[in-house]
Amino acid sequence: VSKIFSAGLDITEMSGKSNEHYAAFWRAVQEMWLKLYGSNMVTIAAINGSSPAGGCLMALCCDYRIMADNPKFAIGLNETQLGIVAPFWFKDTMINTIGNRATELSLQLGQMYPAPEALKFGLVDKLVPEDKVQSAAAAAMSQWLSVPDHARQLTKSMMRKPAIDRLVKQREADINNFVSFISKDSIQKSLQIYMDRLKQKK
Ligand SMILES: CCCCCCC/C=C/C(=O)SCCNC(=O)CCNC(=O)[C@H](O)C(C)(C)COP(=O)(O)OP(=O)(O)OC[C@H]1O[C@@H](n2cnc3c(N)ncnc32)[C@H](O)[C@@H]1OP(=O)(O)O
Repeated sequence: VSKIFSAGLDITEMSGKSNEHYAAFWRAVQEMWLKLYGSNMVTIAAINGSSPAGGCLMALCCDYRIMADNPKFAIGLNETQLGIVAPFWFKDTMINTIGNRATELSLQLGQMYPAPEALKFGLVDKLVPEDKVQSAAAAAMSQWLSVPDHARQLTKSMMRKPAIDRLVKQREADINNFVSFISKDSIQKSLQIYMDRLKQKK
């Protein structure tokens, strides 16, 4: 039985809908990223299964990532495999975690990394046995919370603010870009083929 941390964005929200729907959907995705990546709280991802695309993004928004040590679980920004393109703020989040070259490889190929490889790439910070993910996350949380809060928060903001400001400045343009991209017939076709393939795998 496969285990999933997050299956990413709901593909059905990006297929066969109106442009108004796509715009509202994308605004909500932006909002999620702005809140999570910009949070001044300590955030630890306890990754207990696979985590493609939007799921990987959520994990990358956290301060620290602990993943179950199971090579069947994979994580990555696999958008190109769906025929879609990770937007610049997905890319920035990944660059801030694993660097430019690893991000370029990862994004162009739409790579999903099995847990041991994800650790090697720095996409996750630690692997632990499956039944220890929650307790390891709680231990990491205690360590992070032991740092004086104001100093940790200012440091976090210093590291992340440029990426956040970039999206804030271009929010409407990013929504328009998403709507015009996702509503193209060719992109709708790619998503449909991907969903059909998922169903055939059963
Ligand atoms: C400028 C343009 C910018 C565009 C940017 C867009 C950014 C997009 C980000 C995303 O997150 S796209 C979504 C990426 N997600 C995936 O690729 C995951 C696809 N799913 C899988 O690989 C597998 O389903 C799974 C998550 C590993 C689970 O596998 P399992 O074998 O346990 O279950 P399945 O039988 O495959 O799935 C059950 C059921 O769920 C449906 N489903 C799975 N994932 C999604 C999804 N992301 N959205 C909607 N529906 C999904 C799947 O089709 C099955 O449906 P039914 O057949 O039961 O109806």
